[in-house]
This record gives sequence, structure tokens and C-alpha cells, in this order.
Amino acid sequence: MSQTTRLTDGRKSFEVKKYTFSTEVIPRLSCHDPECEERIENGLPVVIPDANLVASARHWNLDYLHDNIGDGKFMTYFSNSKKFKYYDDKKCPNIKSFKKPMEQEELTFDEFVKKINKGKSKGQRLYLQQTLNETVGKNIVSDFLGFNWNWVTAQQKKNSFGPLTNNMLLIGQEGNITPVHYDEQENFFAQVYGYKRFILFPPEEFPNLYPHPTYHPCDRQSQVDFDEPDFEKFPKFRNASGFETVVGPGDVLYIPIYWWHQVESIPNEGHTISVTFWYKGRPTPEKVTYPLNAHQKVAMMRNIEKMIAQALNNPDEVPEFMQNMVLGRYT
Ligand SMILES: O=C(O)CCC(=O)C(=O)O
Ligand SMILES: [Fe+2]
Repeated sequence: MSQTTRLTDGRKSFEVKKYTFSTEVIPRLSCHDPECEERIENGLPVVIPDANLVASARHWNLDYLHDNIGDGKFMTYFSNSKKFKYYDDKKCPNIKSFKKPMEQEELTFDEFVKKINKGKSKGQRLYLQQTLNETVGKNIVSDFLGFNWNWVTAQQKKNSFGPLTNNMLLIGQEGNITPVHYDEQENFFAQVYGYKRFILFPPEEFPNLYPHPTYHPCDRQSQVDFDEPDFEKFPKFRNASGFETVVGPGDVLYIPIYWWHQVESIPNEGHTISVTFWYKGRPTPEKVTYPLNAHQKVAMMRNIEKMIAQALNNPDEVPEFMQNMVLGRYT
């Protein structure tokens, strides 16, 4: 029997699966609370219930989007399990034995809605993940313009984030899971419809989470499966300890750059709808201070790994090269 635990978003409470690691709750703070500002400034996650970032989209649901989103194409992922583990198509040739963990196809919104129902009979799940673009209909444009750009742009300026790179629309079936990974951008994650469980780990947890090599299609994703952790292969995963929360309609979660996150659409209203606000990170400071922080060290490791892979010009040679460099010398 798998154990469960209860999590709340402050309004509703949910029974969720209990994993092997311990977690603390991510603080939920008003956008007017100085502590909320402090956390964002210090690169710490916080749930903000009253930023009204996507209040203009509070009426969004599948029917409304179906009628208003237009005839554009939406990248949709198909998985035969609950998990949607991201992979980079361009890196697939680097690993000959790599089996794609999911399929992807660009669909119109109408096709997406129809395929959700077809998928159900085949035990196949869908997850739409598409950057909002100019193909959307006029009502969606108007909702988009009504986002609280004042608040989010003020945050960007105050915290010296780089430019906004995109707003990704995510529509997932309940039960869908985005396995644990980190992104190289700052993210104000806005929940529109339904509830999502977020499990976060700070960049310091890099050694406990065993990310795939940078040249692997699943770069930035952990190799550890939370449902069946292989402690022999990944012994330090026993030391992992994280943070978690549930976000519901109207909530914003600040996910700091390089913070690990697993995201689970909680079974409740059939599906979930979210919009991301991704920003480039802060510029590297002119005067570096020491010791470097964990996120700077992760960025450095990535650069060194990429340099080695590029210099060898053959991904197959990287593991032995890395081992020769480290094993028995630094271990
Ligand atoms: O909501 C999800 O399923 C994934 C979201 C995510 O990974 C992100 O916003 O960076
Ligand atoms: Fe992410």
C-alpha cells in the first residue's frame, strides 16, 4: 500500500502520495507582505495568492478556450503513463539506445479536445504545452492584455531579471505528472484552473537528484523516479529533502531559476490550466563574490560538461573521459 499525506492550498485540502523524502511547506504570502518581496529577491520560492496575475483569465476552461483560442497549432504530448518526461529531440541522436518517453504532435485545439476523449479509452494521456502566440482569438488577446503586467514587470525590474521569454499555456489531464527537473529561467507560474502539487528542491540538491548528462535528451531532468527510487544506483537520493505546496486558481508560485520541481495535476476537476511567465536570469554580477552559490556552481558544471562533450566531438567518449578525470583521483 502506498502511503498518502494531506496538503492544502489554504482553501481545499487534498490527499496526495507520500514519497520517500521529507518536505517542508512553501510559505504562502500576500504580495503586499515584505517577506514575500524578500523571498523573491533572495531567490526563494513563495506562493502568492493575491497577485491577480491571471485574474482576467479566471473564466478559462476547456469549453471557453475551445470557442475562443483560434485555429492555431498546439504542441501536445502523449504518454502511456502518468509521467511526461521532457526530452530534447535534437539530443536524441546522442544516445543510441534512447527510447522516447512520450510522443509529441501539433494539434488544433479542437483536435486536442477530441483526442483527450479518444486517449481515455486507450489508457493514453495528453498534455498540451504551447507558447501563447499571435494566432489566438480576440477574446484571448483581451484576457492576455488584462494580465497583471504591472505587478509582474515590477517584479522583473526590482529583481533585475532579464527579458520575458514566453508565456506557456499548459493544459493537462488530472493525474498528469511532470517529473522532477530544473529550468534555466526564472518563473512566475500562474495557476488558472484546477490544482497542482509542486515539489521543489533547491539547487544545492544537485548531487542528490542525479541529473542526466547535459548531452542526454533528458538534460536537466533527474534520473530518479520518485515512485520507485533506485537507491543502489542513486544512494544520495536518501539525503534529498524538499519543499512542497498546492496551487489553485489565482495562485502564483515563484520558481527560482535552477530550482528543481516536480508538478502533479491533482485529480479534482478533470484537467488543469496554467500559464508560465518565464524570464531570463539576472546578468552575472560584475564583481563575483565567493564562495559561489549552488546555482552558480550548477551553471559552471553545465558549461564544463558541455565544453568536454564538444571537444571530444563524440558523446560515447564522455563517460570514460569524465571517470578518468575524477574516479580514484577526487574520490
Ligand atoms: O506544470 C507542469 O506540469 C510543468 C511546469 C514546469 O515545469 C514549469 O513551469 O517550469
Ligand atoms: Fe519546469
